[in-house]
Amino acid sequence: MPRPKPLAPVVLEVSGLRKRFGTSTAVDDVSLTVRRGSIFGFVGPNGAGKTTTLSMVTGLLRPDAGTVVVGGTDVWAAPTTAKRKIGVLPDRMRLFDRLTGAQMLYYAAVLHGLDRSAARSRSDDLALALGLDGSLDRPVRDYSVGMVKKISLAAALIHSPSVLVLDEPFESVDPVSTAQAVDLLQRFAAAGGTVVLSSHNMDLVERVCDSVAVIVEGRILAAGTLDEVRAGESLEERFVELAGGRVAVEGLEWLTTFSD
Ligand SMILES: Nc1ncnc2c1ncn2[C@@H]1O[C@H](COP(=O)(O)OP(=O)(O)OP(=O)(O)O)[C@@H](O)[C@H]1O
Repeated sequence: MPRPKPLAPVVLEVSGLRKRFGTSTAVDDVSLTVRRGSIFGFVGPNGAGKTTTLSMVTGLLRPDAGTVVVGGTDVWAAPTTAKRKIGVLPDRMRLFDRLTGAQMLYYAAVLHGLDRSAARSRSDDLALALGLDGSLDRPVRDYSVGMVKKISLAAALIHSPSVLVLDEPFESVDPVSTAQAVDLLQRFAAAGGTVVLSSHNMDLVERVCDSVAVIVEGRILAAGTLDEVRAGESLEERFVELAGGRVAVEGLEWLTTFSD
């Protein structure tokens, strides 16, 4: 388990974020503090508000209230400066999927001001690290779901931002590629980079993250170091408790009657 960084400077400060969609509140007064060198896990049940929060953190969705400060820059007051510091893997990204993997990485690099040769060599490095070498010349629309995640992760990393915000980076990614991606994130954090990631994989969060926040129905119910949040239990047990426990499954007898 990675060690928390209690004395490291704060690089991401989220205060009082709120977002409503129509009459329902998706994110309700969310505040988070993430320190330099940390790998911070953001967990919660389906529909809890993770994607909505991370979209507001990265400047993709305007909050109704609250502030987000990345590396001393207010994301919503100075979005251009802030976005240079952030690498984003959104949950449901619309990709220019007629491009090949190589072209996608090239454009991600050039849009962030890298020159042609840095773009090429970084693309090759990332493709190798994430097991995409051999696939870079294929159009992204022909990629599998896991491959799309990996090329999107590579695109988030290519400009070496100081803060990475990754929405479910390991979903549909095979175990070998996940291990390689984790390795990459750990190297990034050890060198002083900061990672915020959401995941439904509690074992992985326990292995990789030093700090965690649990969001349920738009509110943070627990946040702190991994040990503080799991409070002597496994993260999964704690998560289930905070999320309101398991609901006993009743009815559904028809499910075992088999129509054939
Ligand atoms: N554009 C939108 N319009 C209306 N409601 C939305 C919109 N985006 C999200 N919501 C609602 O906000 C709530 C939070 O959704 P969000 O996608 O942030 O959850 P999540 O924690 O990321 O869920 P999951 O784990 O299933 O990905 C949900 O009730 C969802 O239906």
